[in-house]
Amino acid sequence: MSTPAEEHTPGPASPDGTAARARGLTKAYGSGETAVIALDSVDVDVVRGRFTAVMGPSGSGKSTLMHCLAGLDTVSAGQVWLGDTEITGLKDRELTRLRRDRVGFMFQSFNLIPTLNARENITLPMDIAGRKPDEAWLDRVIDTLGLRDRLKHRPAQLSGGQQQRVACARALASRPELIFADEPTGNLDSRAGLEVLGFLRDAVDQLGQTVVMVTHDPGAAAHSDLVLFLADGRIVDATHRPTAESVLERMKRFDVVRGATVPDGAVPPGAS
Ligand SMILES: Nc1ncnc2c1ncn2[C@@H]1O[C@H](COP(=O)(O)OP(=O)(O)OP(=O)(O)O)[C@@H](O)[C@H]1O
Repeated sequence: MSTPAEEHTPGPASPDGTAARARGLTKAYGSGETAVIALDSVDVDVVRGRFTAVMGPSGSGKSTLMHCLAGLDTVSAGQVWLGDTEITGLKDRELTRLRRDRVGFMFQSFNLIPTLNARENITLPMDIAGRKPDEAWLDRVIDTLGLRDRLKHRPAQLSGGQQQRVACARALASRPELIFADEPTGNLDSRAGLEVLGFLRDAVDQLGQTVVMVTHDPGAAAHSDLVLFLADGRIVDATHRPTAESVLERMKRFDVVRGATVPDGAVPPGAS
């Protein structure tokens, strides 16, 4: 399971099975009196082959954490590794190549190209990189996602859920070490959302992928193996094998902790 790191242990090597890790990850926007500390010395391990959800109130730093772990944003302090590669300090070109080769992304807006059909959209990142898809892997992804009979369709000829499945297949196509999904069900009705969550789950269980998903939805988080809770730029708690009820319960307790009145004993275990 992925867990918030037990203690701050700066240093290079990532332990086996860690798809991404951060130590002392700090991100500040702006400077001086107007500075916003979006991430405040976060330690986190994302273990391979697991589905991790990141939750927390609006502005708690979820997207910033994802962007910093994915090398989409620079950090103010601390270190981030993707696998064994420390990405903090990499030059832009190296970072772009590493992202392209080792990370898959799914966003709320599917970002599909309207003039390309489903298959062309799925292989586009590899086409741009001049890489040939592994056809056996691609077949597995397409079948797992149930897209076989939709490959010739353009995005406008697909439902929202099908479009998100194409976006999911695109993220999986190059067999990345890590997939980041930012509110992947945000624009979908509940049935299509459930479908996409099921496919992300299958990607982990059947294809051995690693997924990190940012979500506001306890029902979506319940599909993960582990939920990390962020508040004010810190990881304040984690729930293993979550259910929608346990996540909701945990969120309510944060509201108590964040509110002015904190009853004795109400601080969640592990919260700092
Ligand atoms: N480019 C930016 N410039 C200045 N402040 C920023 C920038 N991006 C994010 N922030 C601030 O950093 C903090 C964390 O933002 P972030 O988007 O990571 O939160 P979030 O938990 O993903 O929020 P939401 O759930 O609303 O998407 C917020 O206070 C936000 O206002």
